Amino acid sequence: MTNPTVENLVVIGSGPAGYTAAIYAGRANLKPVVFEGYQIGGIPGGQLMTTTEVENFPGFPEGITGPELMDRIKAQAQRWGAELFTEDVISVDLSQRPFTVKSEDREIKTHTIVIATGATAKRLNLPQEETFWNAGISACAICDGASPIFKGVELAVIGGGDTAAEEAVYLTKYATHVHLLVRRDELRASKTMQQRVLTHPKITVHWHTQALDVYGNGKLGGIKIKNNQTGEQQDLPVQGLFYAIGHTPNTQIFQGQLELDEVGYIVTKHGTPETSVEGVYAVGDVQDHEFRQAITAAGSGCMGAMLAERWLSLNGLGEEFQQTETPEVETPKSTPPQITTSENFDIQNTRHTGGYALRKLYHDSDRLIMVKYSSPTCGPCHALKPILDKVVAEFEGKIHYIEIDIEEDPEIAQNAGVVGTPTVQFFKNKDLIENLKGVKPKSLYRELIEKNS
Ligand SMILES: Cc1cc2nc3c(=O)[nH]c(=O)nc-3n(C[C@H](O)[C@H](O)[C@H](O)COP(=O)(O)OP(=O)(O)OC[C@H]3O[C@@H](n4cnc5c(N)ncnc54)[C@H](O)[C@@H]3O)c2cc1C
Repeated sequence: MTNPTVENLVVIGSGPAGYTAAIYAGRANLKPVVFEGYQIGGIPGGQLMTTTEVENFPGFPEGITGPELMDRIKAQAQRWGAELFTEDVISVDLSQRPFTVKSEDREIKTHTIVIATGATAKRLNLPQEETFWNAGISACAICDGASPIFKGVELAVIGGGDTAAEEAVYLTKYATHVHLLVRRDELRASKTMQQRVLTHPKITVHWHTQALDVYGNGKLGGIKIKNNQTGEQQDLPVQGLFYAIGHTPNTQIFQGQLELDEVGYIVTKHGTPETSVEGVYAVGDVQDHEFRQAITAAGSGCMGAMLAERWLSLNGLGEEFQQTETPEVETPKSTPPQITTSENFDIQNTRHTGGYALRKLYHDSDRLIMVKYSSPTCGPCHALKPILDKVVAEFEGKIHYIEIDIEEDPEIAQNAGVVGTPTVQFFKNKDLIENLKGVKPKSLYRELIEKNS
């Protein structure tokens, strides 16, 4: 689809930086278009969707969960008229004005761009890593830690920074013991986090240690580790491994178009979000390898939007959109869904919640059954929910859709072989026909339903 009009501002990314840029541009009547991202550079809402408590974002003295904070910032951007597309940008052309921004579904011309594509968790690429990826190895303890396969067993975390320390402590809720593998002889985590790790009775820190490979038979059985100083190698038997080894900036689509540093971060003029191309601003973690915080990302998002507004005005290009009324926004809800029981079960309903419905429908349904397994602290599950809600609405009365909280129904998750959240399974006539781990493109869920219902 090609839109012939030229937008004032396109924001790429929906972490604290992107949504804040959208709030400021919206309040300046610029009606920004936001590509929230979907999969290639992280999920809508960004990195904070993979954490539990955020305790240092100003304005929340009791703390707030990452997903709830992002819901609120997003709602504020929508309130000021930002137009959101839950799509990945697949290419940009910054060589000609107006600039071109493309996703799989649309192509947009724009006078200015704020890039807020953040950063993605790194992987080690161990020889057997792919075999156990999402089946014993994960890059997000907060998302997957509650899965049955990680409960009551020994786990390992690799990394030495705040994320590694936070994840190691978090996993002690589920594991019998957590091993933290650190390459050096010190942690880079904050002093408070170091203290919590080093004094925790359920955490052992292995200094000077690196992973060589993973092994197992069907499921993860352990890690081959090596002491960097002595060269000694040994097997560390663990049933789960979590990577917390840093991030790579999401700048692949800007290569050759903007100045990047040797690691791939966008180079900005000192103290400002200005990039090597006038009218293009980089904000948040995509240009910041030093502070990398939600508040600094939000702060630079604000700067990016203000500079874009100034540039439009200096060049006589900005078109103002007066907002006549405040649009309706989805206010963040935290009410738990109603569990389907024998009293309220109705086979005609499309949507159901909990193990009772799954057992019943598995035997009695003649429709395609779609089951979403999630856990309360899993940000990607939170990001997937509105997307699946929309898809399910398109097939009302044609499928059965069941939401399972794996903390509420651990047995169901275990029997279904769920090893991480979110997982979406499709059943037809009691046969499992598809098992999708993580957040997939909307079109894939649609196609699977159309093909099988
Ligand atoms: C586990 C964890 C815990 C943390 N806890 C805290 C904390 O307590 N306090 C704190 O201040 N900070 C915390 N941080 C750091 C904080 O999350 C980041 O600094 C912040 O999210 C950076 O925001 P951002 O907007 O720059 O990018 P991100 O949050 O990384 O968001 C990037 C966005 O860009 C989108 N995107 C990427 N590529 C594309 C594309 N091609 N097209 C469209 N969209 C794209 C992604 O989908 C995503 O929405 C934590 C980070 C982690 C990983």
